[in-house]
Order: sequence, then structure tokens, then C-alpha cells
Amino acid sequence: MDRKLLLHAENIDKKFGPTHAVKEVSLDFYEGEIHALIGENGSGKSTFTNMLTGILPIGSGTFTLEGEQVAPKNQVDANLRGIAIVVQETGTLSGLTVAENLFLGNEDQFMRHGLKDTSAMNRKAQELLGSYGLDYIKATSAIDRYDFEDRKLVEIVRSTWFDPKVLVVDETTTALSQKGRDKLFEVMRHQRDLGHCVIFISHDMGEVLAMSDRISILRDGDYITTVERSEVDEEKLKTLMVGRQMDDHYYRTDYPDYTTEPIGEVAVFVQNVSVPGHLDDVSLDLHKGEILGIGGLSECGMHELGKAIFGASYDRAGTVTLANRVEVNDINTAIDHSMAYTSRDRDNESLLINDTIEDNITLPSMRDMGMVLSDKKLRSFAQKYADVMSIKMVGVDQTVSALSGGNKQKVVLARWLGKQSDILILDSPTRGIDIKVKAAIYSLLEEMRNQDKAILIISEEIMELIGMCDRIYVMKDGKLNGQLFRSPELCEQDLISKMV
Ligand SMILES: Nc1ncnc2c1ncn2[C@@H]1O[C@H](COP(=O)(O)OP(=O)(O)OP(=O)(O)O)[C@@H](O)[C@H]1O
Repeated sequence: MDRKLLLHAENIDKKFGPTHAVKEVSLDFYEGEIHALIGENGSGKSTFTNMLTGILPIGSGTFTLEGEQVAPKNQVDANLRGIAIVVQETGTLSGLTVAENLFLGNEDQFMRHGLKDTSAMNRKAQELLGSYGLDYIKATSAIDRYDFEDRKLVEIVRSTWFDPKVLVVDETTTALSQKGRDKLFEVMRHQRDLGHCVIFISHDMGEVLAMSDRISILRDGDYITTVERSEVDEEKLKTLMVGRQMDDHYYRTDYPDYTTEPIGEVAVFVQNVSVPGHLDDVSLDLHKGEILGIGGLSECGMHELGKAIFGASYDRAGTVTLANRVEVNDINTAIDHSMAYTSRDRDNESLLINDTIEDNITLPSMRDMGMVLSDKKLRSFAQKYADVMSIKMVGVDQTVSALSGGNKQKVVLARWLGKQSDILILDSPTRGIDIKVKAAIYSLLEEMRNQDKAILIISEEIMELIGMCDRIYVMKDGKLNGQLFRSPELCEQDLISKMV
């Protein structure tokens, strides 16, 4: 098949102080392809695409789009040149309406005699949302009214409505429910069919193989190779990414007999918990020494359930009671009683993004460390848990915002590991994390389970739930819709049938 070159990267290079993030990468992207860019956390994928899309200045090297050199000054400039990106985390701006977010930097088209024709802009925005099947999102509403998923969908519309020649999708799928993913995949295929190029960053090898035409691999900032999708399988890709053969023991391999083996005592009693619009009378017990999974479609209420148990929901009714009869109604009580929580909205709800790795890791443990807190003590504490999670960083004094997405997630987990919490509520714990660290996290969870900790995993990755949990509750429309026990026979369909 004859393929036409669309975009050429020549010796693209970027350093951040001592970190050589992207090392003279040269790569070709063709018209009409979905081109996956894969590699471990911190391998330079986002840095490379951020230079292409105007988020970061190019260190050195050139991008040539349709024969013309491009060096976008910012994202709006990139859009004008036909290059767009859907970023990893929240890419919409608070305080603006949906329509204002959609046309940010592109408002000129609505200027009439020096004034912005807001109603024309709102009309066009609503039309666009409708054409993506997102009529329920209102153009005139404040973006802040919408949850993480809907904001992500708005961002997808913002980045694609003008049919960019090059669309970068940076590790977006893990932020989306199955419905959102399907929508994104539809948009990606549409762009490819228009003869455009989609650069697709993902840690999900199944997804990469299903969606891509060609796949390029980065390792430690170096370009390794580009392969045709038809030439490779999941194993081959993992080996290319990691640089050696991976053993495939991701998940637990034990299958306890729950009819004879005692389950540990109850660590958390969740009784009649409701949150208007999200949760409807949910009751469950989380036991010591078990991994309890919660699955469902994104809007089923499971993400709110994690917050509600941690005392972080505003409007919660019902009770969350610990084994020592303490009621958890706020975050401080939860933390004081050895409860940990990781949010799906990592940058906004789990991290102090502009503070250092050290501050983020030590924050909940400060009180436990005693009265005299020397800098040295704090630093070595942070260093210890950063090492356990193999965070790729220059030092613990680096700000979290300078880390790659997967490494930010490792900071969140390092914090709770350091706190040695007995009860862990983990919403999307392996989101954006590469296969090697994912395997490490799974074995860590298994270890914690064996130490009698009570672990609740909320996840949209069905295989993760089946692979790791003793019990799984499936939620639907804010309610529990069935319970499944760990078994080698349990399959995806068993869960899906209870989700929809
Ligand atoms: N603004 C920054 N300042 C300092 N270092 C940075 C900055 N942005 C990225 N880095 C570093 O550059 C390296 C590459 O990061 P990058 O985000 O490109 O990786 P990635 O492959 O996208 O990872 P992930 O899969 O975790 O998202 C990492 O070591 C990261 O810590």
C-alpha cells in the first residue's frame, strides 16, 4: 500500500535540567493512520507530543507537516496549523461555559462589529455537541457543572470539531468509561478515515493493538522502532517497551475456597449510604484481608461511593462505621483512623500538584512522625517510599507537576504506602501506569491483603477486578446490582451482564 507522509519529526530533542526526556527522535507519520506511541512511564511520550502541540517549546529538532516546518507557540497556534491534542488530565478551564471552552482561542469567528456574538457561539457549540451525540451537555452551562468524564468529552469535541490533520490522544482512555472510550474511538477512526493521522498514547496493549495501524516505541527518551500492527502481539510489544522479556504474572493466581476459608472481620460497615443523584441506599461490608472490587459503568455511582466511604461526599446520608465503632463523616476522621483514598481525578483531588514529591508523600504521615520533624527525616521518608514505587524523578524536591502521568500516580500510591494505612479505598489505582509498575502494584496489593489490610478497588478495568478481587460488587444506577466471588471461571461477561 502506498502511504503518503503527513508529518515528519527530525531529531526532536528535549532536556529538563538533568533529565534528558526525549533524545533525538526521528519519526514519520502517514496520512490515514492511527499511530500508537508506547513506552514505560517517563519514556518521553508526552514530552514528544507536547512539543508537537505547542504545550512545550521544542528543545531542538524539527517537525515538518505537509512539507512545512511547524513549531507551534501554544495550543491555539497548533490548532491553527491543524494539530490538536486531548491531554491526560483535565483539559478544560474552570469558570468558563462549555461553549467558551469549545472555542477557546477561536472566538474570532463569532466577532461581529467588534463584539462577540455569544448566542451564535452557543448555538454553534450546541450543534457540535449534538453531532457528537452529546446533546445532554448544555453549551451555556458552566463547565464546572459537569463531572470529569463529561469534561473530557467536551475536550474531545474541542480538539476535533475542526478535523485537525494531526490529533494526539494522550493516555485519555483510562479517564473514560466504556461509553466515553467508544465515543473517543469513533472520533479517532473518523479522523483516520478523513486521511488524517491520530497519534495514540496508551498503556493498554489490547487497545493499542485493536486501534492502531502502526506502533512506535520509546524507551528512556530513545526511539526504539516502529512496527506494523499485524507484525506484533501483546508479548512482543511488552518486550520492546521494557527491553527484556516480561513474565506474565500480573494478577493473583490463588483461588481461595470462600465456603471453607474464613473471611476476616469487618473493617468498614457501609450502611444505607445515599448521595443525591449518585448513590441510592448502598450497604456493604469491607473485611480485613480481602480485596473487594466495585465495577460498573462510569456513571453507575462507583466513583462517588469511594468518596462517600472516605467522608469526602458533601451530601451523604447513611453511615460509614469502622470496626472500633468510629463513624467516618469527614476526611480527617478517615485519615486519623488509618483510611487511605486515591481519587480517579488525580491532579485535582489526589495531589498538591505544585508542591514537591516530598510534600505530597509526607503530608498524611507528618503527625505520625512525632513532634520533631527534621528536614532530613522528612526527606528520607519521602525517598524511601518514592524508591519503593520506583518513581522516575530527579529528586524528591522536584514538583509533582514536572512528573510524567504514571509517575504522578506512583506518588499518590507512595503517600498511602508510607502512611501504612489499614483500609485502602483505591479508585482507578493503576490508571496511566505502565505494565511493569502495574505488576508491582498488584503484588503490593496482594502483600497488603496478606497483612490483613482491607482493600477496596474501584475500577473500570474489568480484568483488573477479576484478576485481583476476592469479591466484586457490580453497580448500576447508583445501587449494588449483584455480587460475584473470585473464581477461575469468572469472565468479563459475568460482570458486564450486571452492569447494563
Ligand atoms: N516539566 C517538566 N520538568 C521536568 N521534568 C519533566 C517535565 N515534564 C516531564 N519531565 C520528565 O521527562 C521525562 C519524560 O516524561 P513524559 O511525561 O514525557 O513521559 P511519558 O512517557 O509521557 O510517561 P507517562 O506514561 O507516565 O505519561 C520524565 O522523567 C519526566 O519526569
